[in-house]
Amino acid sequence: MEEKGDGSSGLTNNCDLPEDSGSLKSPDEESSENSAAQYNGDLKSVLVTSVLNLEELDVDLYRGTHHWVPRSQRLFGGQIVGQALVAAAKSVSDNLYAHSLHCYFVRAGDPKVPVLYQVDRTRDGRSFTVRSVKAIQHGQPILICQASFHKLQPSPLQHQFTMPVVPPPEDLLTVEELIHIYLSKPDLAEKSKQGLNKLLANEVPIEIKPVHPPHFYRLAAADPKKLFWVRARGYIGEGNIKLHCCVAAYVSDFAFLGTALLPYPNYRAQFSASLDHAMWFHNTFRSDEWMLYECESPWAGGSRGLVQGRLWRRDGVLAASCSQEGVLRVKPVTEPSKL
Ligand SMILES: CC(C)(COP(=O)(O)OP(=O)(O)OC[C@H]1O[C@@H](n2cnc3c(N)ncnc32)[C@H](O)[C@@H]1OP(=O)(O)O)[C@@H](O)C(=O)NCCC(=O)NCCSC(=O)CCCC(=O)O
Repeated sequence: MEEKGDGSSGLTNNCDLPEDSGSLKSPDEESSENSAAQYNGDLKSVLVTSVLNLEELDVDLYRGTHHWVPRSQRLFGGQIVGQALVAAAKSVSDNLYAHSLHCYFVRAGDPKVPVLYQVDRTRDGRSFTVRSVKAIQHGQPILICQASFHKLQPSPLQHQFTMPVVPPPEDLLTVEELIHIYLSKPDLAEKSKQGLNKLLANEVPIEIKPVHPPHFYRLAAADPKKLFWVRARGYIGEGNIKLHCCVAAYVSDFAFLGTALLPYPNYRAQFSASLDHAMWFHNTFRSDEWMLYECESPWAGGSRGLVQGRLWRRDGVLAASCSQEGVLRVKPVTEPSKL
């Protein structure tokens, strides 16, 4: 997401955007969530029913529309990547699964018009199949993406890092719950209140529970690392592995680049936008079930920052890895703390 110096950008650098949650939920209520029974079949994930449900215009040509548009008023990168992967996946056979994608965001997406996705069937090999997708608006590419698909091929070579030990999602608060707590502080400045209420009004189709709750107006420098539980809102269900990869592509860009800003509480992002996004899918997973997103930034410099992430299934299996570089132009914070 692009950040402009509007006085509230600290809200999104360090934490994660919520949608209006209404009332707070108990851990017991939380633990029974995401069962088809609880949703009575009508609370389907809007990510799947709307954002990733592309309209077919012609052979290998699709149109995607938007659900949530960030405050920056440029399209959310995760949406464009997720839709590009949906378009690519439509042209490969059912026994092939996305194992990686590599994208460049070459122009800001315009939220006022839909996006066209043009798929080029670059190669169909015996084991691997490659697709190139161009996302187009106003006749020009906004994203170029290569996605590669692979047949399931078992191997005795198997290893992965170990998932960090963190509290389970049932023991943590959602971003909305945290915002309600901040809003209840009696000495909160009016400007801060407005910023927090704006965040609550967002209709982001994913849910987030930070492991280390963020300071919305942060004061202390922190290591460029963050951990949060994340899942698509609503029910998607088992089955379509390809679809869960597309949802994960959407989710993985969320609050990712902000990791690089954590060591710099005295600077605010004046302009930030992701330049590229890469993903590798390792194992099957359900994107409507809690996954731990472990994000870190090994480097920042020259007005850019690099972030890397791992998406863990809650049973400790590494589901996917992600990588992104973004442009980060900052200015010193001059205002005193609002809390
Ligand atoms: C990255 C750019 C902007 C690069 O294009 P460009 O023509 O080279 O543009 P630019 O020269 O960088 O200008 C952009 C802007 O930066 C300004 N600028 C330029 N140089 C400086 C400087 N030294 N100091 C301060 N400001 C500078 C320019 O004046 C431009 O500002 P402006 O847009 O005119 O207000 C472009 O390719 C682009 O817009 N690509 C698309 C990026 C994108 O939309 N990514 C996906 C959305 S970001 C996202 O979704 C991440 C969400 C993360 C989260 O939620 O945490």
